[in-house]
Order: sequence, then structure tokens, then C-alpha cells
Amino acid sequence: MTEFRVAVFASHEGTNLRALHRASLEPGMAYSVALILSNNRDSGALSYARTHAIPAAHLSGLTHPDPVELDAAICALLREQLVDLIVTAGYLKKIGPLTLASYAGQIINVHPSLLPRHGGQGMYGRAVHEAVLASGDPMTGPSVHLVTAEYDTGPVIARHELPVHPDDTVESLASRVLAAEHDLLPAVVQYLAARAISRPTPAESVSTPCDPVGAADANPA
Ligand SMILES: Nc1nc2c(c(=O)[nH]1)N[C@@H](CN(C=O)c1ccc(C(=O)N[C@@H](CCC(=O)O)C(=O)O)cc1)CN2
Ligand SMILES: NCC(=O)N[C@@H]1O[C@H](COP(=O)([O-])[O-])[C@@H](O)[C@H]1O
Repeated sequence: MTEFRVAVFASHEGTNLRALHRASLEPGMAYSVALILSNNRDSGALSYARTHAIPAAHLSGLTHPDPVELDAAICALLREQLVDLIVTAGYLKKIGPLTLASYAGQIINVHPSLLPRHGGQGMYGRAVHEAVLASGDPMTGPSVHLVTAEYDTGPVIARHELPVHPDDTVESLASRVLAAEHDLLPAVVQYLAARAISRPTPAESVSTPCDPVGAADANPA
């Protein structure tokens, strides 16, 4: 493998996407941001893609009302773009079973709390920091984890622990955690890219097809 191609999924501003892309341009970095995908056609993430000439797509319930077809379209685009790793960063929709099966072990997410605390359905953005403050936790910080079927339940790959200050607000906590995400996520992606490039791909390894039959065959029940 000579190039490690990363797809970034974002729903709104995409500050993590920008940090990942900026980091990828530094000397010695082993990955490139090859595709940006958003479920929000007005997102800052798609604006960033346009201004930086990064291939991008809006795929959502608007473009594909049927969730199964949306899942298949996302998976097919990833295969077409020869993506090696998917990063969800501020992406607020569930990755579907077809894409999960086709990219098992190749999808990571950044979450703004120390998982497994304060994750799951409804736990995104402000709600996470509100939960941290309400719990009285002395520590918080971003987690990067493998993406599995249910929200925020995959194995944690890395975390960055930060103290919660007595005078912290949702805004001050969000700002400090987000800044830590912008360092942690590129470091994790760089590690995964360098590891993949250092390991020759076994000749017999094949990508798992996106079609339901192919995916099922590849991962028999
Ligand atoms: N299959 C998976 N998909 C995704 C995961 C995951 O772990 N498995 N992580 C999320 C990111 N995330 C937390 O890090 C997260 C995002 C969104 C939600 C949520 O409750 N979303 C709402 C819809 C919100 C909206 O449409 O504006 C919902 O599903 O009701 C929870 C956690 C990315 N995908
Ligand atoms: N559970 C998902 C979640 O809360 N994701 C969070 O969305 C924020 C915005 O990201 P962005 O600035 O990169 O768009 C980030 O803090 C990210 O951890």
C-alpha cells in the first residue's frame, strides 16, 4: 500500500475534518483525506471540501429516503473511492449494517467524552458536556473508538483525559475538549496509516463487497 486514503464523515462545521486535513499536509504524514461525506448539504464540511478541491458527496435521507439504499450508496462510494479508513467526526447519523460489514474494523469515531461514560443515543454535542457537568465527573476528554452497530459501544482506541474545572460551563468544556480532539484524532489516524503501510497487504486479502449477499458471505452469520 503506497497511499492511505481516509474518508471523513461530518454533519456540520467539520472542525475535526479541517484539523485532519491540515495535519495530512505536514511532512511525513502517511494519510490523505480522499473523500468528505455529509448528510447536510449546507454543512461547513462540504464548503471546506469545495474550497480545498477534496472529492465530496451529500448523501442523506433527502438523496436516499430508503435507509437500506442510503447505506448501499455510502458503501459503494467508499469502494469506488478506494477508501482505507472511515472517520466519523461530528457525524450525527448511524453508519448502516452494510457499510459496517464491508468496512469492519476500518471505521473510527471521535466522541467528546471519556467513553464508556456519556455515550449513546442522543449523546452528541452540548448534551454530552451537559451530562458530564451534571454527573460531577472530575475528568472528561475526547475518545476515539471503533465504530460498531450501536452508538459509542465500540472498543476505545485512545482517550485524552482533561480535568473538569469548578467554574466550567458547557461552552468552556466543549471548547477545551474540541481542542484536544484536534490533536488526538490526527495522531490516531496517522498511527493507523503508518501501521497499515508498514504491513504488506496479504495477496489473498480482498475487500468485502457492499452488496448484502456479498457482505453476508464475507461475514457468515
Ligand atoms: N453505527 C454507528 N454509527 C455511528 C456511531 C457509532 O458508534 N456507531 N457514532 C456516531 C457519532 N456519535 C457519537 O460519537 C453519535 C452521533 C449521533 C447520535 C444521535 O443520537 N443521533 C440522533 C440523530 C441526530 C440528528 O439527526 O441530528 C439519533 O440517531 O437519534 C448519537 C451518537 C456516528 N455514527
Ligand atoms: N457523539 C458525536 C459528537 O458529539 N461529536 C462531536 O461533534 C463535535 C463537532 O465536531 P466538528 O467540529 O468536527 O464538526 C465534536 O466535539 C465531536 O466530538
